[in-house]
Amino acid sequence: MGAVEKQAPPAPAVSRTPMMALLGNPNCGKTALFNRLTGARQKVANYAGVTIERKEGAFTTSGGNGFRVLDLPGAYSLTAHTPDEEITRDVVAGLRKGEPAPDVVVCVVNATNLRLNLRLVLEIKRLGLPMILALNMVDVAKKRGITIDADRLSQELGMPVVETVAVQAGGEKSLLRALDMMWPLPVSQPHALSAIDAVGVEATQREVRRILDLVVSNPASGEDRLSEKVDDIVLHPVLGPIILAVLMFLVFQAVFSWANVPMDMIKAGVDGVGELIKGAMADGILRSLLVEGILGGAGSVLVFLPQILILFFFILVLEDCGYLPRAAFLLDRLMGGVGLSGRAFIPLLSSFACAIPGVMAARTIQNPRDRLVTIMIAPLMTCSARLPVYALIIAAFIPEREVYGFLSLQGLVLFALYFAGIFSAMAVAYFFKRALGANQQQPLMLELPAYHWPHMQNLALGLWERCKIFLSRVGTIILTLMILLWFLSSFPGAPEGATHPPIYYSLAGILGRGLEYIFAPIGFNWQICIALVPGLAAREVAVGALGTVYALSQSGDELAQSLEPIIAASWTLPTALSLLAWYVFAPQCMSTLSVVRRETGGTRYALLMAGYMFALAYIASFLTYRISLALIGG
Ligand SMILES: Nc1nc2c(ncn2[C@@H]2O[C@H](COP(=O)(O)OP(=O)(O)OP(=O)(O)O)[C@@H](O)[C@H]2O)c(=O)[nH]1
Ligand SMILES: [Mg+2]
Repeated sequence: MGAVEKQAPPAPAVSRTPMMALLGNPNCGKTALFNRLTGARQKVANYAGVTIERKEGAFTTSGGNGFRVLDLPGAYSLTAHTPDEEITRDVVAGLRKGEPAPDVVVCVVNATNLRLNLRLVLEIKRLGLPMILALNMVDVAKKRGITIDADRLSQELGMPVVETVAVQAGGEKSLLRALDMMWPLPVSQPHALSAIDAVGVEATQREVRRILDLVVSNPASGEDRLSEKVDDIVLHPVLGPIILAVLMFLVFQAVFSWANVPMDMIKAGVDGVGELIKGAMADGILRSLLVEGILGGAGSVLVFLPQILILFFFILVLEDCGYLPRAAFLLDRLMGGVGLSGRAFIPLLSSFACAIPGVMAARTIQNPRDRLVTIMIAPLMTCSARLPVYALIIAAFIPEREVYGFLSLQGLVLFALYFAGIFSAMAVAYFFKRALGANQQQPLMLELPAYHWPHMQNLALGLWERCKIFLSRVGTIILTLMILLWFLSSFPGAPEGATHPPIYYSLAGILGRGLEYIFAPIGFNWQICIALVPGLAAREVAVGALGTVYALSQSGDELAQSLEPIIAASWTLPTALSLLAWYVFAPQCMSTLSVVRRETGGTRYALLMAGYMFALAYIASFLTYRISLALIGG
């Protein structure tokens, strides 16, 4: 036969750019490390379950070796319980179609809580992939006097162990060096997942304890003492809810009282540009497009940037310091009462920014029914796109008065609107749980992270992100729709001997007057009806649309006025209240509905959502309009 004996060649090295996966328990700093390595700006926050999808980036080590890197959702174990944990498990085990397993796994652990974190490390190790342990948050550990013998840990685990501080410049250096030492990475395949289950939980725990005894020395019970002291007050059954309520109050007060100066500046800027254009151009179509269409539309939305930033400043501070999971803890009773799991808190909280990340964050919920109900009510949480609508109407109709000498009435009304959203979400959840059949309430298994001071850099980046999102909406979708609306509102022109402003006879005017038949019973005039239609694409577009519609309805000198005094003069209070009620409930956002469709795997629930929200909106507006009409007159 002449078979030739060949020597086994050395394990071949990975030839393409190797993939490194960041893995670890929730809230241990994977995303912070990912951002530090790649310069990306993924969302980082001090609670578990922030990352819900895989995110890819790339970086080069100091030794010049290129890596691709994956940020993954946090997991407590590789036996996945929730859709986001499944993503993590499938990625590391190489079970995702078209995606090979990572070439190296960096397991990130919270150095102040090795006891909880090591179990996952041991599980991942059984996959047999090249692995590095990143002891993250060593800065906090050192402050608390916890010492970890990294060399010994490395010996015990049989893998390189590096210390990292993901929130400090240079805090990733040791990891980069360790990656260079591993170069070139050998080609490797993960063992089957069954290798993990083969070892019992008991045995793993015993191993964790053994290693901990060898490498960690804790100061005598000094663990988390400050956090515990703060929690004694913040989680106190009586004081806790009071503190939460006071905090929320202050936030909404600030949204109105701090924003005046910057809002006036933006308003003055927009008006100034308008005057400039009017001075420089003769009256005509182009001037109308620029002044009434673009400035009147997009400019009237831009004014609300300061209020959005103030709101997010508070949310980001509370998020980064670790207060938010405490709020979840305090609200758990309330949520449990309507049959929601405590896990629903974070998706619902995200929905205050925008329902889309909220709906996606529902992936962290284990029970499919709970998840569905959480998705269904997420859009009832007041998203930031509603803020311009609320703020406009409040500023126009609610007097700038103090209640009890220190609370602004406008802030109180805004608080009430947010509360109305939360309250109705709870009511709808209760209803859905009944309809779907109740299941056992699951206790809230929420890890309370240690408090820390907000990182200024995190805060600044977070605000910058919000600013960019808002400005790009104004510059893209809002601007486009405003131009389109201006066309529809300007053509065809007014007929001979017209008694109304030309917009009344335009295409948009005809549409608005048609819709008025449906909306007159809830107090909307045809101008509002016009604004509702483009407002379906994104809520704050309605404000811009009102800006354009009213700019085109005015004549001569009135044109220079901003939207707020115009609507104050032309709407009745019942109409204003009715529109506020409409915006609490109406599903005025196509993108949310399409994400719901994607996340629930079909149009059914998206349609159900649109249906129930429109119905609620109409009923709420009808009642608001009729009752306030009866009480205060038109
Ligand atoms: N002091 C300190 N804080 C850190 C460090 N790494 C992360 N943090 C903070 O820890 C919190 C959690 O960080 P993330 O990066 O969001 O954690 P994650 O592991 O991605 O969390 P999930 O996506 O929820 O699984 C944030 O508030 C970070 O600012 C560190 O090394 N030192
Ligand atoms: Mg993350």
